[in-house]
Amino acid sequence: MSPSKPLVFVTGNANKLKEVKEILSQGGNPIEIESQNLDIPEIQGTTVEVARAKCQRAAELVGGPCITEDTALSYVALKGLPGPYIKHFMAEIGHEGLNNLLVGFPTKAAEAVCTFAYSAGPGTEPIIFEGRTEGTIVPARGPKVFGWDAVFEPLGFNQTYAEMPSDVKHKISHRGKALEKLRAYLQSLPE
Ligand SMILES: O=P(O)(O)OP(=O)(O)OP(=O)(O)OC[C@H]1O[C@@H](n2cnc3c(O)ncnc32)[C@H](O)[C@@H]1O
Ligand SMILES: [Mg+2]
Repeated sequence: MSPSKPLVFVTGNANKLKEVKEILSQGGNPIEIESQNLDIPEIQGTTVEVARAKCQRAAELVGGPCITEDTALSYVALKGLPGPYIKHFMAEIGHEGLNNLLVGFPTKAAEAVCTFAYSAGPGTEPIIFEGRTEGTIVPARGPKVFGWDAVFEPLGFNQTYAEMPSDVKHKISHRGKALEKLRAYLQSLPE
């Protein structure tokens, strides 16, 4: 991929965009991102099905190569739900509701799943890059700035995503792991 041409990231989420720019600008080979805020309908299905359909539509609208990203929060006790539907759960029931869903269940374990999709252009099959981070759903701690960050405590840490400095979150996050794979792929493309 030519370093002179920024990669188009189609998203309506300013916090995602900020993190993606931070992560991809780090390291030896920074990748420049240009964003387009397009409202793309999301289908129902697995995280990969949702990501693939969204990226295909985004590439048609952009008329060229682009990336999209879908984030899911999957509860072990609920066999993977809310999963890709977390945005609607978050909007309707908030941080407290995300905890209350698990009342009566012995495990509060959850997995944050980030699915990036890259399309080389309209009509091409998107390529998927996935990152997963295991954690626990806890009563909200830290600033309530980004989605469900305040209720997700990654495994092996005593801070929630919201309490961590952003560089620590990026090193272990679902998004950081998925972007590591996307970065390696982009760097393998011929210029
Ligand atoms: O336009 P797109 O990119 O789809 O942006 P979106 O906000 O609709 O995002 P999703 O469909 O992927 O829904 C994911 C939900 O999870 C939230 N979210 C995503 N990444 C997160 C993170 O790292 N920490 C906390 N919340 C996150 C986000 O705010 C949404 O409510
Ligand atoms: Mg969305």
